[in-house]
Amino acid sequence: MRASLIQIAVDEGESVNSRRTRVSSLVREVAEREGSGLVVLPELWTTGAFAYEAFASEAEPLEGPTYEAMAKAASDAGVWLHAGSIPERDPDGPLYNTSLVFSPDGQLAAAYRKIHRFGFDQGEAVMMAAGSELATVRTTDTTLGLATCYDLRFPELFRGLVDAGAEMFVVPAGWPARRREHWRLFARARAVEDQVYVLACGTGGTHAGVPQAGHSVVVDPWGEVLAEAGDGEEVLTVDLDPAKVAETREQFPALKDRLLGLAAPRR
Ligand SMILES: NC(=O)CCC(=O)C(=O)O
Repeated sequence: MRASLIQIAVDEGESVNSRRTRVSSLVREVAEREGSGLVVLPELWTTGAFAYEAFASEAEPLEGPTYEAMAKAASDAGVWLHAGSIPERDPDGPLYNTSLVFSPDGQLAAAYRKIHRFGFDQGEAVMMAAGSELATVRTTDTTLGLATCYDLRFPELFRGLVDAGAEMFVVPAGWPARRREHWRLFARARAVEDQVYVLACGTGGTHAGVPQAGHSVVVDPWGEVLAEAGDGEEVLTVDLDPAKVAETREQFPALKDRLLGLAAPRR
């Protein structure tokens, strides 16, 4: 199974429309050139994850222009496409940070509304509503577990995805450069503790004055980094062996030693 992560540079000066057109072509080009079956894009690549004012002004209904463009790119290229996330405006009003996954025939396979919102008392945390449902996608080769950026800090979400059958976590992100080491650490930690592949696709460049971490990374179920990007726009292509998940779990069966239902501490 071959996967390509497209680390998009979200620099100022490029409009949402032109970036959408550029990225649609890029998905087709990369899929064809690299021969990938799965292509992954980052979080909020239309606006940038820190351009807070653009969340409302560029919000789209689920089946809006980005959905249309990405469904078409997936079917033109004949690939599974994790199209990163969009600022979604629900018909009832709230905004969500919603990831979209399309099958090779351009059908929506999953829409995942980010559960943990970043920003504490500002930005996404106050402007967007929280999702409440885990999402997995059964592809031709494996089961993807979906999470978005700040979710990486919450291991219980990923355990939930493992319990739902995930063998490969796909994590689109817009992570800032100043916490790059956290990003690299969490990507490896989630792979090691859950014995899965992690495909973490971030943004490059600078937007809203925030230099992006870049460093998209692919980690195998033993915690080895298979590929890691630099700071700018870049494509990472890796060959993955989904059977390695079961092999790793058999050789080192730590997940079987989980102690569920631990008693509450005595008071
Ligand atoms: N877009 C995000 O979720 C940013 C997360 C982040 O900066 C962090 O966890 O640190």
